[in-house]
Amino acid sequence: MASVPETTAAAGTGRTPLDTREVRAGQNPLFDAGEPAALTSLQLMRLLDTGPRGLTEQQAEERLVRHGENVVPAWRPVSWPRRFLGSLRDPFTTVLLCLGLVSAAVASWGTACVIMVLVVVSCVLRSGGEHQASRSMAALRELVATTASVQRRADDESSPAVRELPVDQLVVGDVVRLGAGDLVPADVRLLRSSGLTVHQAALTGESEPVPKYARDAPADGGAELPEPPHLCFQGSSVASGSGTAVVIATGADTRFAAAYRDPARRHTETAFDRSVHGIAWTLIRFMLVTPPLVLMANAALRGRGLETLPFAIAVAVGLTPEMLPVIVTAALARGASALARTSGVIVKRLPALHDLGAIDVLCLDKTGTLTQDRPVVERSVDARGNDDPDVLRWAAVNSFWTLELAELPAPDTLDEAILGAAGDQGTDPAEYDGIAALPFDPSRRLATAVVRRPGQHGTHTLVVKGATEDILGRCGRLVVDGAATDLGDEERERLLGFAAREAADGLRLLAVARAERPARLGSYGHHDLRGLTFLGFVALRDALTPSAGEALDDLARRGVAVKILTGDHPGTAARACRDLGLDPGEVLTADRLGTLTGPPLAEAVGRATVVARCTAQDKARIVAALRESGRTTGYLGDGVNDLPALHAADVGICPRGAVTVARERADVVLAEKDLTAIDRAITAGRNSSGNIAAYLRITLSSNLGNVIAMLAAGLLLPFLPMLPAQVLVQNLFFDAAQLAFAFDRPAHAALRKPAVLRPRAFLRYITAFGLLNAAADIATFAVLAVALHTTAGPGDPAMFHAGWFTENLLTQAMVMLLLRTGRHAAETRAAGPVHLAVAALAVIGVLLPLSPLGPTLDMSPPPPLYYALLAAVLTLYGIALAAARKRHASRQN
Ligand SMILES: Nc1ncnc2c1ncn2[C@@H]1O[C@H](COP(=O)(O)OP(=O)(O)OP(=O)(O)O)[C@@H](O)[C@H]1O
Ligand SMILES: [Mg+2]
Repeated sequence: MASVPETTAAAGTGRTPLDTREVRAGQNPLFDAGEPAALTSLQLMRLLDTGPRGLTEQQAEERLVRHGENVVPAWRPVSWPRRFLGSLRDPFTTVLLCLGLVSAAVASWGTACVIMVLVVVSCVLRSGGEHQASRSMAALRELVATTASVQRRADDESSPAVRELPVDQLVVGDVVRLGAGDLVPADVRLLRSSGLTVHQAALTGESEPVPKYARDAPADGGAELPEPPHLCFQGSSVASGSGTAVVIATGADTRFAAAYRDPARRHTETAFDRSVHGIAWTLIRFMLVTPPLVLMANAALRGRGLETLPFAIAVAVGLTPEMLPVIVTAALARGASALARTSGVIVKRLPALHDLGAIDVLCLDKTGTLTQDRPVVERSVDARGNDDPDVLRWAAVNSFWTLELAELPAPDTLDEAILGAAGDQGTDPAEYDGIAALPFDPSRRLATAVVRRPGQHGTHTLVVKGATEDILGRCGRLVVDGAATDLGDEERERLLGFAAREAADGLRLLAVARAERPARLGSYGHHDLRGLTFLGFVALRDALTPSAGEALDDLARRGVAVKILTGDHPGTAARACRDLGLDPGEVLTADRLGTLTGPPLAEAVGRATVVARCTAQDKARIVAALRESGRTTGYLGDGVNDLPALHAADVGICPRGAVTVARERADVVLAEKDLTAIDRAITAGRNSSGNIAAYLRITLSSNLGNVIAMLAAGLLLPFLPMLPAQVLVQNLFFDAAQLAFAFDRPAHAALRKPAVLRPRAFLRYITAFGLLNAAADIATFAVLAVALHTTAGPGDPAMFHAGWFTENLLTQAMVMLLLRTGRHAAETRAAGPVHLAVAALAVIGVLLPLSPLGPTLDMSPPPPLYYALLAAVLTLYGIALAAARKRHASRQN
């Protein structure tokens, strides 16, 4: 079947992935000492011969040599011989092998040999192609490889330094820093953390992020919890906050490796599987019923016995598109490398290129896609809408300390803009003492800093900034003209209205609030954020990306619907769309969609262009619903809050600058967050899929026609219409010629719409053209009878076979030329690979029976009259083909 290197079976072992005991087999000292979760961090670090300052470079190097790289075994590259053996497991090959064995069993050695040649040739071509493709894919993936922030020392005396290291270089005992958007690079135990939450969907299937925090081995038996809160596992990702942790297991020892033998793909079924595999399986069923059908028909109508078996088998082989895997791999690999070369777009898994071509709805986030992600503070205002530098000052205190107190600060353009503007107005947030921080949490849409004002030792000031609705929901009072008063419902409505107006003007708005609390030693949590006092707004403007408007137009022209799924205010998003010429229509907010899922959700979203105030889970829910409703869905995003959606989409796309996990999880990585590049990637996908589809249509309709004609002729003639070896040889030539489709450039028409193969429409197509082909064959059959009767006397099988061999290859050449997707005369003129293949096929078809090779294949030259009549049949066939294709094309549009 058509599978390409990076497709793998759905993972899943049925066991709970977090069963600790599964990982004990490795050579990790920890697992002989007991549960890592049950030790105190000091005991643990002593056991791992490391310390809070990290390993020295030399220690790390020794460990790397001893324990190997931190690579999940299933992700190691596959060697060429293993690939060859793997390709033998392909269902088409299996069917061919079975047919070969049956032929050998009935001592039909010629047939058996030709089938074996077919199997070997297709497996060599395929595994060679896949090997090459996967090497170039690996090279491309290398360009976007994942790194981890590791703390190491040059030697025992030096102080530790944090540096970025490829994830595969990590060893047990390394001290790593984790920040929002990072991939947890190995199994780790937390030493410190701040507001850390982790997505473990890849491990537990649970979609909400779980809080993780450092703590010492619990006397309360916490180690036995299914999910010890102080352990984070490879395969999960940081949703918010940051932390410092020590690596306790790498590579094959991690829970991820133990739980999933084959974790590369997580989807049950991609668009690629749905179209190409679906069609392949239909064909295999066809092939399996063909031999018994031929045998039965011959036995019933002609009284022939088992001697027709080799012929029946040859007919079934003739139906097999054995070059399908080769063509699929070659077409996709060529497309992917061209895309990387010309547009800097990296397709990390080959089938994703096909899926790109099939995308009919593309979901985007707003920042950096429609806008430039270079916000500038426009103004800061109080609750009355009057300019107030104090609000900006508090926002800056919040930005400064949330970044300063993070273990690994996540860069954030809004915070940078606020700090820049506050610096310009002379604010120095470092005047305050930072006590604690709750970093920005995309699902709560707020960030909190707890500070102590100079001279106020008994008081902690909580400074909170975030989305207007979320902040107002936590405020009980507001400051007006320097004095705090109660915040009533009316005032709340007024502030929401003000925010909506500012948003409609295209501004991004952050609300700022504050609360004073008696100083305390304990930690702060979100439950402390109540009864705040509202201070005002900071309004920022993020300029639009100039090329976005044109790219949106192009996408619309290509039949791709665009949906903006954003965490921002509906007004800001709608304004951005409008300014770029995209009609936002009805603007939804995620809370209005409530708990809808599946078809009702897909329908609601189908009518809208913008869904605002989405959390990460909302984005994923919407993408999943669109997919379930049968739409091939792409998702472009770069933030932590885009991860679940990237995961849920058929094709996850992110820019190279995206957070680490996004880059790791995405199927396609763009050089920049640029809609124009997506447009080019989609075109490349449609190019490749168009070639695969053309191959399938042409091969299958032609093969089906042959089978029908052969069945009919077999029943009418006193001898077999073609010898098994002849069927196989002509099949071999046809297959070889078809390889040209991997290198073809499809017609413009094929690029106008999402490239999906709908199995039903497809089968209708091949039946119609197959019948037409059979009609031509049968006409030839009549013509042969006339020609042979007038010259050589009826019933000379060798001449008949030669005549039909020629006709078959010539009609196949014509089909190749005429059935490439709906191209116009102007497009056909340039000679391409398909033209060369067609010419070669025609020459072989005419000359082979006349050449010295003819007699070896039991063929003798037919009389000249035959060729004259054949020319007439082929002309009629060509006219009929062209007319049928035109009708088909007009019905398609
Ligand atoms: N650093 C921050 N501190 C406080 N609040 C923030 C911060 N960044 C964003 N917000 C708030 O959270 C809301 C959602 O922003 P976020 O960046 O998560 O949305 P998003 O889905 O990534 O948006 P986009 O589609 O524009 O990428 C913003 O409208 C803003 O109110
Ligand atoms: Mg974002």
